[in-house]
Amino acid sequence: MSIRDVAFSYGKVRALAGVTLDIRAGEIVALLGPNGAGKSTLTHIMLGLLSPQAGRVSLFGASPEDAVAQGRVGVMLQDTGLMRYVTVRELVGLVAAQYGRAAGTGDILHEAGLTGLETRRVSRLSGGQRQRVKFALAIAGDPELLFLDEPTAALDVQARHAFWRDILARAGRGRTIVFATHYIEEAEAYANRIVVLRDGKVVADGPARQIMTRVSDVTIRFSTREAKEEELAKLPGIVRVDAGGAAAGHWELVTSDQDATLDALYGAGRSGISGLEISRTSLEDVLLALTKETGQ
Ligand SMILES: Nc1ncnc2c1ncn2[C@@H]1O[C@H](COP(=O)(O)OP(=O)(O)OP(=O)(O)O)[C@@H](O)[C@H]1O
Repeated sequence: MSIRDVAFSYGKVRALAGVTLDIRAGEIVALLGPNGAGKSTLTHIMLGLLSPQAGRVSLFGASPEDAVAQGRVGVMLQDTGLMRYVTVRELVGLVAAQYGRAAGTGDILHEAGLTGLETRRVSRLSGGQRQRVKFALAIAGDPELLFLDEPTAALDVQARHAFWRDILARAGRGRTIVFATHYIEEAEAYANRIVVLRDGKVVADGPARQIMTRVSDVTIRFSTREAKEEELAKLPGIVRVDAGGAAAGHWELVTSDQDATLDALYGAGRSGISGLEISRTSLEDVLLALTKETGQ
């Protein structure tokens, strides 16, 4: 899949401001970004539901509309409704039949974690069970490219694990998966590539490890009754002082220069520092840093 310089505005609201991405077969790509960053707009463009106002998109060398019409693309969007008065098996079987896979309906139901719910009417399903039906419909044609918007929202822990097992197996068969999510830990654990959008632009693109090395900040936690916030804020390398637990003498410092900060912290002759903990910045912190420099 290739996306070149794609731009899109809703009237005066610029949702995408020149996005370029190449996604290869077998990749699991997580689209991350704050609310309004442009993830849904980009997904809609990749599916041919919106046309880019500038730039080009091609899936399997064709337009998104053609690739979708050829049954090569599966999709699970947040706001799609489902037929309510049919059973789970009838609905999934109907869609599987359109792809010539009616005989595989049982397997599809199994893969989507719907075994035991086959004869239940869709209107009687719980939120998480409906989500699994949407997934079943998305995979009914065993698509080469699968788009998932917040796929695990509403799924319980067990269903999440089963879902990701299925996704990893699919990618292992050369299927491509693109998913938008706000669950950073899922992106980190299962995507082999993370694309971060901010204000309609790609601000990071690569494996989680690579994105994390862009920020070398470290968090230092300790307890002391002798420190003052103004003093700590002046230590070398300090990015942020969190005085959240200061009443109890707990401090959290984020520094870009761990050695200099620790030298100064201890070198000032300060005693009574206890419970020192140093941790690498999490992917969540990195994403916050990457996406915070806007007013949105
Ligand atoms: N139909 C619309 N009309 C006008 N503006 C829109 C429309 N849809 C989206 N926008 C605006 O376009 C921008 C990008 O929205 P988009 O839905 O693509 O973001 P997102 O990253 O998917 O957000 P979220 O995480 O909240 O789902 C936002 O500023 C949004 O308000």
